[in-house]
Amino acid sequence: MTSLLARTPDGLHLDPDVALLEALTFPTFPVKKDSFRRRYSELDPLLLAAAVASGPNVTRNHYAHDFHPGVALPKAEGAWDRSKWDGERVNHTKKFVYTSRQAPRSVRAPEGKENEGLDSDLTRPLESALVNIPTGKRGQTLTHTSAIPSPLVTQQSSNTPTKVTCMARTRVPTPHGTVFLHLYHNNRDSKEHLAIVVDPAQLSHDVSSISAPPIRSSSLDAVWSDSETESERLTRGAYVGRLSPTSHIASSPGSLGNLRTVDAIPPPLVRIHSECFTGETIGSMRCDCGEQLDEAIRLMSQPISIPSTRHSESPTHIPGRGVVIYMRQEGRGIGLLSKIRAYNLQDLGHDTVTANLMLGHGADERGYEVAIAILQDLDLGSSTGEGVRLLTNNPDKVRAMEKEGLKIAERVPMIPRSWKKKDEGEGIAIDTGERKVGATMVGGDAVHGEDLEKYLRTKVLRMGHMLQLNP
Ligand SMILES: Nc1nc2c(ncn2[C@@H]2O[C@H](COP(=O)(O)OP(=O)(O)OP(=O)(O)O)[C@@H](O)[C@H]2O)c(=O)[nH]1
Repeated sequence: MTSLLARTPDGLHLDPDVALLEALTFPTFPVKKDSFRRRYSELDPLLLAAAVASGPNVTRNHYAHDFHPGVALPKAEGAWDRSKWDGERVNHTKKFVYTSRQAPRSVRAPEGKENEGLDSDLTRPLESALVNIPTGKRGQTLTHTSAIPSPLVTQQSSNTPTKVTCMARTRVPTPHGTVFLHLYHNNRDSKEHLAIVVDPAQLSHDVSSISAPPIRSSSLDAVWSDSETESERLTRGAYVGRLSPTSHIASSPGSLGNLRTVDAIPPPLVRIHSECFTGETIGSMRCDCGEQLDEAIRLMSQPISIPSTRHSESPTHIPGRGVVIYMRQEGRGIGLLSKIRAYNLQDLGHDTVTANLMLGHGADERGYEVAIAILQDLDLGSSTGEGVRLLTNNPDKVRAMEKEGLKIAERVPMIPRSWKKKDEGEGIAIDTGERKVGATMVGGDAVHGEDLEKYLRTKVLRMGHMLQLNP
């Protein structure tokens, strides 16, 4: 690159950035002089330079395009190896052939069908990694490369299988300990649903120390294409252990799958949680959503006690494990705008159910097929597996999940903290509106207030939530 920089057209000493740009777009670079008409050429040198510098996945629009065969397959016949170019031995007859692996836009995004099936160019490169299989089974048929694991699909009543792909995963420290945040795309809607995986045992590099089946995403651990580099895999979170400047081991399909694990570990706790901006972000005391999210992560992070088989020995403890599937279904699926209006109707004296109905919505408009597909991707809740312990009070949720094929080993209730504290005889401020800093949000404490009490009672009395009403 130094020699390229030295070849600036007028010999001036340029700022490194400008010099680099000039070098990369210099007319003699690296083919016959003036063979490119700069920005108006079919093959724009600046674009080519960006592609060379950044790899094939330059931007959303360039994703899956390629300058064949120079970029993605540097060792392919006819590939242009820039590192060996000396400026003299350039084969001027060699042409860069531009190829695209994307389908035409008309195929990728049929007009007006945005929410009927996300088939955008964002997920297009992964389509080849997805194979349709019936609920709960993991197929072996591969469409692209044998290195790609089976897809995660759940069968819909509409016969259209729901497909999900974990696009990225990262470690997030929380007041309850480390979690792994997984971001998913799916073919049902254009929302970015999340899985918050509590499984701190995976931070260990010593695989033998892992005693429970690790909660891993199959679509994340899959190799997405033959040309995917280790650095790309690490960047999207497909690694094992803990990522650091000195430690980076890319995962491979099933790399942690066949561990011998301790028997008698209870099935993982799972919560299907719906987004609530008001409760989770600004600490609204109209609902218990923030508190429930916090409580779910807290419960999952508690060490698990495994009773000893011998009477004389004390129980062993292993790190907690579980998953919150965080669905972007604000306001029980009616959206934030309608929920805000519903709050005003509630202030006018209606309860949360009636307010929804008055706005022309159902009491609850959520669906759970994407959540189930995400659980399948994490290898949880299949009919042949151990099942999950589902954290909920909502009988509709339990029914809907079972209908979608989730195996529920146990329902674990979520008792509002203020009710629990009362039961336990702990004093809390009642009806004063006072609360501790951060209450209702992750890491917060119990909260109590008139609005919340009304909301909780409506859940029990009108939505049938399985909770003992507080007198
Ligand atoms: N429409 C409407 N939605 C609300 C209101 N209060 C909270 N929500 C939404 O209700 C949803 C909370 O649902 P979940 O946390 O899944 O809980 P749930 O269905 O009540 O059942 P559990 O699993 O027992 O907690 C979130 O999407 C909130 O935004 C309200 O007054 N009106």
